[in-house]
Amino acid sequence: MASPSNKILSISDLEKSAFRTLPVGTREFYNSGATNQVTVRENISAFQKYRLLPRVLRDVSQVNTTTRVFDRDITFPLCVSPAGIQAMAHPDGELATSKACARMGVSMGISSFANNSVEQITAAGREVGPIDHAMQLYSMNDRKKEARIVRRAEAAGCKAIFLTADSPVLGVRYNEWRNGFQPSPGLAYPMLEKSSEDIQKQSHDDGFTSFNSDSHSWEKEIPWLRSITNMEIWIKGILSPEDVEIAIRYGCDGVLISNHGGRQLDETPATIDALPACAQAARGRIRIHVDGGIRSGSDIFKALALGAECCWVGRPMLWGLAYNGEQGVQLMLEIMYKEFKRCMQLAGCKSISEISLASLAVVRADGPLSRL
Ligand SMILES: Cc1cc2nc3c(=O)[nH]c(=O)nc-3n(C[C@H](O)[C@H](O)[C@H](O)COP(=O)(O)O)c2cc1C
Ligand SMILES: O=C(O)C(=O)c1ccccc1
Repeated sequence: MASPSNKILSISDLEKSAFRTLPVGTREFYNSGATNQVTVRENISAFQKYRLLPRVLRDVSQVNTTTRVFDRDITFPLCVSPAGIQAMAHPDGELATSKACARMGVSMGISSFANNSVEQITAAGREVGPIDHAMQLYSMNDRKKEARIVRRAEAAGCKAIFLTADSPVLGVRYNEWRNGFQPSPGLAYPMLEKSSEDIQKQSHDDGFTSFNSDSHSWEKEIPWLRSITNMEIWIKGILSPEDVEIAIRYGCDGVLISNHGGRQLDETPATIDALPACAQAARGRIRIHVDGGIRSGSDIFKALALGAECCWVGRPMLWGLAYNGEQGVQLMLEIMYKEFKRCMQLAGCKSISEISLASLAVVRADGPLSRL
């Protein structure tokens, strides 16, 4: 039985619990990032530059936290990012994540490195309730295999392709290399058509080489994708307003402002810092979502105030899975939902559309509060 001291109340409690239970190699694969971990840390710390400026005496007895993603109202503006190898956190892996997302009424991204197939993952979620999925994709040397992933995702009812644009090669992963990280024996990557034997035969790093393809470019990838699918096309891993412009020019439906949780190029800006210029460049012409370092309801609130329509989380889902499978991911989403709703109420916002730059301020080193 949980005693008050080990009760899970916050995302940090979940993180600590996962830290205690996961073997070191898995834990470092999940938690760490590239090179010197500068961006991993800054994705979190950058949120503290912003302060909440509440408006008071507004009737917040009824707040509406819902927002629209992929033509569906989701419970609140938080979805679960595509993260690979979830079966190392819990044997149910992505099936548990899909069910928890469906129960909580939010969308889920499915990694190409999922240990379950898109057909199994979407079906598991729909057993519980209505849910939308996005299929994460890399540009691959093997175009036929890439097309098979896209077709399977579309047939399974996925609403969008998330083309991961920040990963032509794997980042510099000292921790993974030091630990000789390998997925557990027995785990497969069904979407990449890799059996557990295939995976154990090569290093984790080598498993990535097929993505450094000559099709990794706007002009070769996007028109081709558009020609083979009717799903929405989103670019995952954009940090610059120039790339937002290009995504608009290529007719993409959305961008996920992301630095891959600090796991690819280290010393990129925190996503919350890259977001405002990207949102301004978009001027409503393309959807702008963000992930990286979102750990509380006030983090979601700040990201919305700075121009995102919706946030996504990676590691908190893995910590939830490690804590208690489907119920652990549900607990993670419940914590975030309750914190976000209460943040809206305390800040005086009745609906998502009332969250704006006016809700934030920054405290400058020399004193006065600056409005954004
Ligand atoms: C263990 C792990 C595996 C990941 N695998 C993928 C992946 O297969 N494809 C992808 O596009 N992003 C992947 N990501 C990045 C996430 O989609 C997301 O961008 C990132 O986790 C967000 O940051 P956060 O963990 O701070 O919330 C992975 C992240 C983690 C932590
Ligand atoms: O670790 C990652 O960030 C990632 O994208 C990945 C790479 C290989 C296998 C699984 C996930």
